[in-house]
Amino acid sequence: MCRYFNKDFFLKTNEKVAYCHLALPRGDNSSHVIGHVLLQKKEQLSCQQPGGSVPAEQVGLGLEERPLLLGPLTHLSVKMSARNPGTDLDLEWLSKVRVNTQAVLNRALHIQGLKLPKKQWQTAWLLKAASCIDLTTLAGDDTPSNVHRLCVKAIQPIRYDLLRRMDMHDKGLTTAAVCVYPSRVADAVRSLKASNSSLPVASVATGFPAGQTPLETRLQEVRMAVRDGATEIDIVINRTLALTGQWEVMYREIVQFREACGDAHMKTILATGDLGTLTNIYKASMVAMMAGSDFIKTSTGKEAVNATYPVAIVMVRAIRDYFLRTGHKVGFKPAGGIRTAQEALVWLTLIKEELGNDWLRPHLFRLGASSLLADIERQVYHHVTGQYAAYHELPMA
Ligand SMILES: O=C[C@H](O)COP(=O)(O)O
Repeated sequence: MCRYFNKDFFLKTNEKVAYCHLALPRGDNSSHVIGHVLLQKKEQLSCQQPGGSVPAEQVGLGLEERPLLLGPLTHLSVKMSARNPGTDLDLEWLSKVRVNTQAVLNRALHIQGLKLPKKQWQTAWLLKAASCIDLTTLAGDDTPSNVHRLCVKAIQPIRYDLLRRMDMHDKGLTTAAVCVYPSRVADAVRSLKASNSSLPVASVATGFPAGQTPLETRLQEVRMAVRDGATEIDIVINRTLALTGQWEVMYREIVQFREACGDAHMKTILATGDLGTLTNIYKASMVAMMAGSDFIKTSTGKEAVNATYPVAIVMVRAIRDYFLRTGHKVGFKPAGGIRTAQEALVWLTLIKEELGNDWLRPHLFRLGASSLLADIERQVYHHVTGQYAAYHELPMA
């Protein structure tokens, strides 16, 4: 019957119930919802399906007091959504864009003020956040050995014994990808292969972080990263073009990057901290999607201002508008300066509120972060043991 149990613990938060989907996988990475399970207490487990009820055990749901921590978190984690084919550049659409700054700021404040899940519900959300992380190292002193350490951590993001105490040890929890500089792609691919892991390797490219190298050099960088085994490419836009309103040139560059990516998925970094206005951010988001980006990403982590909630509101509204107009779902990746578990919860809330549960999957949502996982693991440790971990108790990436 059910090939897997696709648990959705986002539908009801802060309530002592969890509402889950029973889903059958389709060939194209999506799933077909065939019924729902409402989890309350173990005595009250019930399952409604079109055509009748079945005992919860038959759908692989154990009678377990911690229902929120059940279910594979990562069946989708190493898959990407269908590619965004892009569209022609619609300059008329761009010319009409006006962003109401005050409304965006109000919305961002509202989202930040929403109640966040507590206790085991919070832990479930944090495991979800971990499964959406592009675990990143982008430092001048990166070496094969620290990239190897990053890969090991990405494969086992939370200590095994902690997962075991939540019955999550056999659910295949990993981060969504590792993210490195182009020169380190081969190291990451080698490390993951040695561990028999199919975790994707993402590479930044196109003159990261400034994007100020000649176009041919930037294209060559993409091709080399793909050749070395990167299956996701995080390109940076040429901010000069955005700041001077050269949207057509920017569109053409991104189209070329997309071609150079081949089968690799392309995430486009807007470096929003450099773009000056929210209107520019909306326009750059739209041009990037029209040019065929599979994700749009806020920042490189190297700008003075990186991922912020108001910027995210503008970008996810552009994603929503693009989806309504074209039917293509583009992913969103906030990145840069995201360090705490609390922030991760706010990011998940923002996505849930603005784009809905469909986007709360690694194939449409990533958190680009180098140190966030450490805090998430620390909070999980606290949930499981009641104590805070000393530094040496949690292996770092
Ligand atoms: O793409 C990811 C970012 O560069 C990571 O930034 P971070 O080191 O501030 O977490």
